[in-house]
Amino acid sequence: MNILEIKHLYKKFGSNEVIRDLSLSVPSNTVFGFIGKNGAGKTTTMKMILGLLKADKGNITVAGEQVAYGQTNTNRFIGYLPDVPEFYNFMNSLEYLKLCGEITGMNKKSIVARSKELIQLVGLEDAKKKKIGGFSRGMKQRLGIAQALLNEPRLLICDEPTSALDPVGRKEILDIMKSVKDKTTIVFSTHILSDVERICDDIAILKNGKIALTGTLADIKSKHAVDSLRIIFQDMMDQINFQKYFMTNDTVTVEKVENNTLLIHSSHIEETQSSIIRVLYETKILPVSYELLEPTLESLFLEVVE
Ligand SMILES: Nc1ncnc2c1ncn2[C@@H]1O[C@H](COP(=O)(O)OP(=O)(O)OP(=O)(O)O)[C@@H](O)[C@H]1O
Repeated sequence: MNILEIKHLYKKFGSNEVIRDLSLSVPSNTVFGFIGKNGAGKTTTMKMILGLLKADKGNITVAGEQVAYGQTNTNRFIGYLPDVPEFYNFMNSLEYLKLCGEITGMNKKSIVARSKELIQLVGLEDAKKKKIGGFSRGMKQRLGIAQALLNEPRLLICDEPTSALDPVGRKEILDIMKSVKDKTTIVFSTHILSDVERICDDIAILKNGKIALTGTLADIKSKHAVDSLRIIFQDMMDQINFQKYFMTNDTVTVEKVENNTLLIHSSHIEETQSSIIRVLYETKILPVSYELLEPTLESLFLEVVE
């Protein structure tokens, strides 16, 4: 079953058509990467899923129930971590979680039990009595996730949870997301593609207000990503000679990345390797190194959005 379904969604601000016929399905129990450049409309879409922003047209369902603007019914299924979470700096994390639990109508006993569990899960055990005002960005983001998970949501929506963090902070957040994926579906928006590659099962790439590409990460990479080869030559003469004899076509491009180094991109890598080896043999050029590079999501993303 799909925990989230979006059909033919539209939203404009004045004359700025941000979302234009966006359709999207998020299968249950996945980590779903919602990818797009800055300003692509990720936050706008998330706010419509939460019923915080009115769509001009289209339909959104969460756990099979229709989302209505201004109503919070479907939000009982959702935990939300905004891009810049706001806290009361004078509180400590336990006081903050207690307040959030009370607002959402949880009973006292569950608030205490759940807060304790979550503080441990997000690694704030040692800082649970410390005032939030003294927290680092990473600690605040971890507390934000704890708050979003408080009422055991079926869908956890995180808006750019790792964007402002250093590599250690990012890893901590990704590890937390990975550890809860059996219990909740996670949709997280980002433009950091290495994060997506680390934890996502499924992805959707947002471009020009609609989904340009969606599916499982593995499928997309195997079907769309272009393989690359890096050849480092002994000197510039070898590199120039190689380029003189090596024929490019629609499926093969050559990029000079630095002195004596070429990147060759190809959608038919085996054929291309044969031609490279033939040219190297015929020209008697012996490269310093010859390396097949794994297709990355980054190269695919650039191809889709550029
Ligand atoms: N309330 C608003 N009024 C007018 N324009 C808005 C409003 N909210 C968003 N926009 C515009 O909509 C576009 C998409 O913004 P949005 O914040 O959804 O993008 P995003 O993909 O989340 O970007 P980022 O990665 O920078 O957060 C931007 O051009 C933004 O300026």
